[in-house]
Amino acid sequence: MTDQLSTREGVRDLHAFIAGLPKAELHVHHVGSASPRIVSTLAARHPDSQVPTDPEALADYFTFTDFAHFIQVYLSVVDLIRTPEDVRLLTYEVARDMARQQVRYAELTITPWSSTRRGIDERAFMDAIEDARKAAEAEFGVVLRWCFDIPGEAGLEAAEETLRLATDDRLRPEGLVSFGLGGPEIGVPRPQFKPYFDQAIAAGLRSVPHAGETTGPETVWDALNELRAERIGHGTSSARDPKLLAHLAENRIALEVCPTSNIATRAVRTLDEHPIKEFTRAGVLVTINSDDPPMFGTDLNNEYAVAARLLDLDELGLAALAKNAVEASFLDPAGRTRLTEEIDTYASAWLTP
Ligand SMILES: Nc1ncnc2c1ncn2[C@@H]1O[C@H](CCC(=O)c2cccc(C(=O)O)c2)[C@@H](O)[C@H]1O
Ligand SMILES: [Zn+2]
Repeated sequence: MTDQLSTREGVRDLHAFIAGLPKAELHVHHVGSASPRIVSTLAARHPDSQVPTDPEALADYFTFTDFAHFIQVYLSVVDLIRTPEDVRLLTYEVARDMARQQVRYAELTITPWSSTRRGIDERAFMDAIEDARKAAEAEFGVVLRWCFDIPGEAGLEAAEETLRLATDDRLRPEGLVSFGLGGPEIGVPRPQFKPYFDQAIAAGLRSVPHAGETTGPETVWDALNELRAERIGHGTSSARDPKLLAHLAENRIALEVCPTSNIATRAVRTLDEHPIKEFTRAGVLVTINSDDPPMFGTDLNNEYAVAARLLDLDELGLAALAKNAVEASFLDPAGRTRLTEEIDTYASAWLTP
């Protein structure tokens, strides 16, 4: 940041710039985006749940001791989604929250297996997300696309089922663009999922597994070599392997960086120790994302503000980050051009006195 921008006024201006900046988000989970407002509505529908409804109690509830604890709490929120109407409400309200932050395009990671195994009819599930997607685009101007992910810890049966839900022509939703892999990495080696990714890719889906969030760079190599990843979810530990950084940079394989998430799940100790600067220094295509924003007490705008501080960015640097997400997205070429131009127009207007 320049001297002027490091003044309090400058920082405030930068926040205002971020708030109005048109953005794309590539790494954000469906259930993990349930705001206190949405959680309260769902909890009121299902009063037997143990999830607190009071916002202050929720903040405590969303304080995690480690990654395993995070997944445990995450699954208690998954348990609040019991009917197709819950699925629709969650999806539609998440889009409303995105629109408030000037998010124009988002690839939302959904774990359909978690819902179908809880008894939600698979056809009704697909209809609910698609109905919400269309309404969100018409009413909020947010274009949503889906990434269906395998919950890794649940094993190959969940992988098989996720693949079926993603590729069966009678079920596959129109908005589906990619296939992912989430959950814990420790004790869940990536190569076992190769056959499922091969089939998903053959069916036209893009490969975007989480890797290197809680384990080392070898997991990122596995995601690239075995799962043919086109982007990496987190990829935090890539910083420990210069050859890997060079490979990511050379092949324009983007990292979906989620700084606050990495602190909340204790994957990284402090924000100042976050390797994002090493990524950009190595020429890696960095995108900024919020992962599970209300659970981590953040939102996409705050993640851009964090990135501005860690990378010492001004308005043009922030606009460049926003354009990285468009470049790494699975938007069609016309949509990509439109959003890139919108970002440029916004930045020029802001910077013109
Ligand atoms: N930062 C994250 N990093 C990784 N993943 C994250 C992150 N945030 C959210 N997730 C989500 O958590 C899910 C994992 C859920 C899971 O493993 C599981 C295991 C056993 C039973 C069930 C069930 O539903 O009964 C689910 C992933 O699929 C992913 O979409
Ligand atoms: Zn994630």
